[in-house]
Amino acid sequence: MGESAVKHIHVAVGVILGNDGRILLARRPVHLHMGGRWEFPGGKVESGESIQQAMTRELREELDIDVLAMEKLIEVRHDYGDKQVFLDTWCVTEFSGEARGVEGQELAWVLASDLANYHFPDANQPIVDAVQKRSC
Ligand SMILES: Nc1nc2c([nH]c(=O)n2[C@H]2C[C@H](O)[C@@H](COP(=O)(O)OP(=O)(O)OP(=O)(O)O)O2)c(=O)[nH]1
Ligand SMILES: [Mg+2]
Repeated sequence: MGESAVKHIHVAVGVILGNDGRILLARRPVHLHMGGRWEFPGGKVESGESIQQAMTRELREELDIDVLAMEKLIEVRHDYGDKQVFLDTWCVTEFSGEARGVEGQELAWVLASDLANYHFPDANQPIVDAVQKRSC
C-alpha cells in the first residue's frame, strides 16, 4: 500500500508547561490503545475542528483547564500496524485553571530532564527529543 493510501488519525497533543517549567503528563487508562503508558494530554481532532479548537476541547474534557496560548512544536506520523497516527504536537504556553484528572487519570508534573524515566507510546520519542532540545 502506498504512503498516500494510509489514513492517519489526526491527534491534538499538548505539551503543557507549568509555571516552574515542568510538563504535565497523564497516564492513559489501561483499557485504551497504549493503555498504562504516560502521554501528553490530548485526543482526536473531530471533523470540522481546527487544531486549536480540538486542543481546547480535549484539555477541557480531560483536565478542566482552558488553553490561552499554544505554539507548534512538532508533527509526528507513526504506524502502529493496526492504527496510524498523526500527532500534531503543540506547546501549551498559557492556560487557566488548575489541572485535575477529570477521567480519573493519574497526572504528573515532570521536569524535561526526567522525561526519559517515563514509559510513553512508541510514537512519542521524537516529541520527547524536541521538548528536551528546545524549551517551548
Ligand atoms: N493524547 C495522546 N495520544 C497519543 C500520544 N502518543 C500516541 O501514540 N497517542 C495515540 C494514542 C491514541 O491511539 C491516539 C489518541 O487517541 P485518544 O485515545 O487520546 O483520543 P481521544 O482522547 O479523542 O479519546 P476517545 O474519546 O477517542 O477515546 O494517539 C500522546 O502522547 N498523547
Ligand atoms: Mg485523549
